[in-house]
Amino acid sequence: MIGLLGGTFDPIHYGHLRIALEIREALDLDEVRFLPCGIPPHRSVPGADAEARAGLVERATAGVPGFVLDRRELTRSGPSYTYDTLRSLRRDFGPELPFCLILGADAFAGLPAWHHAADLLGLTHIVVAHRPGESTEMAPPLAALVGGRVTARAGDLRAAPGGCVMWVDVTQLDISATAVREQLRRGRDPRFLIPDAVLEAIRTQGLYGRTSAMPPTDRGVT
Ligand SMILES: Nc1ncnc2c1ncn2[C@@H]1O[C@H](COP(=O)(O)OP(=O)(O)OP(=O)(O)O)[C@@H](O)[C@H]1O
Ligand SMILES: O=C(O)c1ccc[n+]([C@@H]2O[C@H](COP(=O)([O-])O)[C@@H](O)[C@H]2O)c1
Repeated sequence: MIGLLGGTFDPIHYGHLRIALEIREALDLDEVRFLPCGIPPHRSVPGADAEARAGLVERATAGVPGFVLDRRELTRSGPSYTYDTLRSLRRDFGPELPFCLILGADAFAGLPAWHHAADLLGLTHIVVAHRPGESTEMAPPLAALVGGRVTARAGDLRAAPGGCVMWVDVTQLDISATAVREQLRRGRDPRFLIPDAVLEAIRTQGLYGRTSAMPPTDRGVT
């Protein structure tokens, strides 16, 4: 069983990495594939180009057991619809392997507006990263889309290639790529929100604005 974490990753941060790790452990996933999107379907143009964002994901995931960078959305033309990605993954992995599409609560809430939304559960399970104690109540369009598919048993995910929705409790770090970009733009130091290797690459490539004004990451105590 494999996990799929798509995102704009503009840039990737510890919020993404933490949910990937915790869901991998909770569901005993063989791997989590990180899928940076080429052209995000439902949002404005990212601050960094697709290759640069994928390069940051590569640095963040390097050497982490079970974390895999999957570049298939980068080379496709048009918006990076998840439906197309799932069909492409099915061609590579076959019809039987259970897929777990990992979504944050905000992405899950927007699911009814996705391309071919009604067909997604025919290709994958959906695992929602859930902040313990937070409501799992769904707005009517979302409930209509996934109602009756919700399970609390990981065994149900293993038993079929797709079709279930499961909430998994994770440590949700209050980090967003927007906030990281804003810190960089203002010349602030976003260390401890993103891996050092990612920050280093951002600085080297001059991504996201005033990065040259930032202190070096290896600055010692003075
Ligand atoms: N801190 C976080 N904790 C849990 N899930 C997250 C967190 N940040 C993002 N996600 C989830 O990771 C996936 C990819 O998110 P995305 O690349 O858009 O990052 P983001 O931080 O939300 O970006 P932005 O601030 O630019 O909107 C989405 O499913 C999103 O819900
Ligand atoms: O397929 C769609 O219509 C669709 C609409 C919105 C978002 N997505 C996917 O959801 C993931 C998270 O999106 P985002 O905008 O939060 O980075 C990313 O992989 C997107 O490609 C997909």
